[in-house]
Amino acid sequence: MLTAYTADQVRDAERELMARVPEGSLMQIAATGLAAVCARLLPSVYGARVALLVGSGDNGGDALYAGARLAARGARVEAVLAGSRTHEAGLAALLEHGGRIADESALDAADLIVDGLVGIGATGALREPYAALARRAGEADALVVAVDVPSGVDAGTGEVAGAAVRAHVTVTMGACKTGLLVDPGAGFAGALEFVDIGLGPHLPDADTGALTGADVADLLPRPVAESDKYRRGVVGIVAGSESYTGAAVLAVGGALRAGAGMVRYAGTSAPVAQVRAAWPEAVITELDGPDLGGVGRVQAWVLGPGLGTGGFARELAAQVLASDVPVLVDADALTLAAGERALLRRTAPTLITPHAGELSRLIGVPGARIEAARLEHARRAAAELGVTVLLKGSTTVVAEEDRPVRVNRTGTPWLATAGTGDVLAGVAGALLAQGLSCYDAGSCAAYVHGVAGRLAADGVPLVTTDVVAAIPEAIRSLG
Ligand SMILES: NC(=O)C1=CN([C@@H]2O[C@H](COP(=O)(O)OP(=O)(O)OC[C@H]3O[C@@H](n4cnc5c(N)ncnc54)[C@H](OP(=O)(O)O)[C@@H]3O)[C@@H](O)[C@H]2O)[C@@H](O)CC1
Ligand SMILES: Nc1ncnc2c1ncn2[C@@H]1O[C@H](COP(=O)(O)OP(=O)(O)O)[C@@H](O)[C@H]1O
Ligand SMILES: [K+]
Repeated sequence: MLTAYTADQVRDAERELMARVPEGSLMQIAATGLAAVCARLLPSVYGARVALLVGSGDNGGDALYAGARLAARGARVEAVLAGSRTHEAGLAALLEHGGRIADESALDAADLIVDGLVGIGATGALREPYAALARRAGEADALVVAVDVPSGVDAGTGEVAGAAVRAHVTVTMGACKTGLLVDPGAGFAGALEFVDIGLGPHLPDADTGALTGADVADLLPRPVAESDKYRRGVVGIVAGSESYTGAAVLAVGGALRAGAGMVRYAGTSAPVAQVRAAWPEAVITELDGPDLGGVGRVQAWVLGPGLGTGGFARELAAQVLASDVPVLVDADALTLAAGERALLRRTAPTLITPHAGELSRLIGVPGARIEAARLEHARRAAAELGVTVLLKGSTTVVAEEDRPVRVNRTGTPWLATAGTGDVLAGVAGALLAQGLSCYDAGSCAAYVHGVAGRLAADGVPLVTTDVVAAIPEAIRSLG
């Protein structure tokens, strides 16, 4: 599990640690690690042109000391001093090893730019001249390495309020920051490198976490000798309609591929015909009216993809949500719930899987604001609605009250195509039926779905059925 922390959490931990170690030693460890990453990225340190963007705080100090180390190895290091003050000892070290102070044109000729404008001490959008320097760094041909966080990205949330440095690599000190994992910030961070400064014992419970492949492999249920199809988990799927048949096929496919012992599908004649043709494994109930009485027992439900929002759909939704088993609520069922919040008031666990537009209707916040501050709104929805929230999009996050938000690090923008959410719903529903909690089912499903998306796309456009087909390989790849 990768864990991440807010700026305040890291600052408090640093304060505790600093009280026990010689002054300045943490910065030396940080700068040594930073210089080592920079050296690895350069074909040759000797003769390389390195430009340092230096702000007024300790983030700039890290950059200056790292620059001094690179200068000592023969790099031509130039520092662009952006702040009203500069870390004096760091600057002295740089000058002593042959570095020099330069103006911003140093960025244009650099092989490597080190962004030490601001780190966890930043507040609000970057001010001038920092913002202009961040933009200029983005226009340069150089590799860009951010110190601790890309300047302009909020370390605690990933929000980007104005200009920000777009880094190829971010070298983060002491602990990963939440803002490096969540878009839009994650998109500015590039590859993450971690420098251990001994903060571990001083850190509180994590703010956010990201599952690794090994974590998901441990959490995914595997059949044992005594397993039978019922004990492996039966998932009921109420999805699709006369107008939207594909959603049913995709959700059933996701659930079957994610290892449900049995998938029971209930729908009207058109989606039933499609599901029957695509998935002979599915156990099907064709509905004449809005009554799920004949479907049989299930351990979890998936409700909503392509279901429609009329009276028939509302009746089915009410029956599913009145059940005493976990329910995954997606798509049209979320629209129904937005108009009738009481539908979500249940005693059994509920996992909702909105994209920003659907969450917007549920909590009355514009979609663009949700996209800009995904963590805040996923947390808020979980608290307000008393459910587990899987917020889809560029960074999928899973929020549940009193638990660190799980941030998904797999996936690809190629997944932004119709129907992929239906597959995700099927996968997560199958995991719920197999006994995983909403929190684990949601985060494992997002992980596997993201890997399947990457395998299916592999640099070219995918179609949603490719994602379903790639699920077995995605699960195999977990190790
Ligand atoms: N503590 C430790 O042991 C270790 C710390 N480490 C390192 O220190 C970093 C934290 O250093 P920090 O606390 O000095 O803050 P930092 O991020 O450099 O910037 C703060 C200054 O920036 C300015 N400023 C703020 N907002 C701004 C804005 N929007 N736009 C423009 N300017 C803005 C403001 O300056 P002012 O405006 O007052 O001139 C403020 O004073 C941390 O990220 C890590 O890299 C590592 O070495 C490990 C050991
Ligand atoms: N920019 C993006 N980057 C990565 N994944 C994305 C992006 N946009 C959408 N996705 C993923 O694609 C899927 C789309 O689901 P959804 O919005 O429900 O679409 P649909 O209703 O057509 O199935 C989700 O898993 C979502 O996380
Ligand atoms: K920085």
